[in-house]
Amino acid sequence: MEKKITVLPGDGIGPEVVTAAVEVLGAIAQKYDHQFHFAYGAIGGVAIDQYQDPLPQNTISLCEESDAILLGAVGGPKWDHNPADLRPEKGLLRIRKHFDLFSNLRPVQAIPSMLKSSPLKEDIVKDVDLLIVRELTGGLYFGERHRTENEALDSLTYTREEIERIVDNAFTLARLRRKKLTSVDKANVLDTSRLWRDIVDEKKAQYPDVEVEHSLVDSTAMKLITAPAEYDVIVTENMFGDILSDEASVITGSLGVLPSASMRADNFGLYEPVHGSAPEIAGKGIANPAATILSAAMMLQYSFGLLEEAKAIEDAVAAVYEKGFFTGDMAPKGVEALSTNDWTEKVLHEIEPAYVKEQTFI
Ligand SMILES: NC(=O)C1=CN([C@@H]2O[C@H](COP(=O)(O)OP(=O)(O)OC[C@H]3O[C@@H](n4cnc5c(N)ncnc54)[C@H](O)[C@@H]3O)[C@@H](O)[C@H]2O)C=CC1
Ligand SMILES: CC(C)CC(=O)C(=O)O
Ligand SMILES: [Mg+2]
Repeated sequence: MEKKITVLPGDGIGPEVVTAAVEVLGAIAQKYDHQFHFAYGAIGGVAIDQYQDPLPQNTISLCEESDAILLGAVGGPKWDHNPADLRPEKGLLRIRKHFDLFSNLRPVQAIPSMLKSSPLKEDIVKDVDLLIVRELTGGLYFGERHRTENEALDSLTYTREEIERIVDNAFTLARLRRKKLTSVDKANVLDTSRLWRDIVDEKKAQYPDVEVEHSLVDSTAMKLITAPAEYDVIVTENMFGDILSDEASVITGSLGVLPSASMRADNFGLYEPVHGSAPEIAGKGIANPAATILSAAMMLQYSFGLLEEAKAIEDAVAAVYEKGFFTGDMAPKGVEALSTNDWTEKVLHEIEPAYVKEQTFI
């Protein structure tokens, strides 16, 4: 198979973790005889510095010509006081909107060898296998805004169409899994949530084989930590999904292992870790690349239909953890932490021992 992948490393640890994921895709290409062509573009803070725009037109054009996008992360203190439209995060929001990437899939699985990295008790996390389906192009992050010296407004709007398509998507995914859907909202307060809840109830009849429950976001935040194994698919709006998915990283022990896929209806997708640019560890070579490597596996699965290859990456990551190799964010007490580079080498070796690296690690 021949595919074009646009790579947007971004800021902070973005370039470090993306380099690792590109190497892993290189190893997969070699092992399974595929051709992946990588084109690099600027987004976020680096794009502001170079083009005075967090999402320049040449980056959009590159992405439009490609089959999928791999992204690191954006943001950092250097740009924190920029005006709203010149903030790195604006580039990320704009690319999601431009490509209509309305469905953000964030799986959370407890790999047995990771259990000791979780601060939660082993019997709470051991059977966790859940999928957060987060609406990604509506809600608060895209609402009308306004700011003066003494007043600020962020508005939360959802249309029926926006809710229907993400709810349909979540029901369909639940059908392919354990057939349980938890719709998370704040319907005791918000009208957008009441509309959301009504639409989930209307849709139920089309998916009679799926068990549905409604859950308020505040108590869901608690249950996600006390009983995470009870969840299968969680569907929720943009900001609630953003917050709950970072919270879910406590289950696996680090944000550094949670991948995500941001999908359009035709399976074009942008693949990125759940985490941000972690500026305090950037440039030290210690970031955990697992989340971005597993996001690349999601790319193979969801955009290219390469299921065996995706599984080869997931198995390699699990095997490296099983053998007791960890980066600093995950290493149990007394276990020496590996660098980003050395940990990635272990994954490459699991996939294809004969693979010769193409890139110089950053
Ligand atoms: N998708 C994106 O590009 C996102 C960007 N951001 C931006 O990132 C910057 C930092 O935000 P934070 O709130 O600190 O969130 P963050 O996700 O960057 O970091 C949170 C914590 O997790 C650790 N961490 C994250 N990824 C890691 C990895 N791969 N390996 C080891 N440790 C890791 C960090 O060191 C930090 O302690 C901000 O500018 C923020 O706007 C935040 C979230 C998402
Ligand atoms: C720009 C933010 C919404 C990024 C973020 O935190 C996320 O998508 O998880
Ligand atoms: Mg987030």
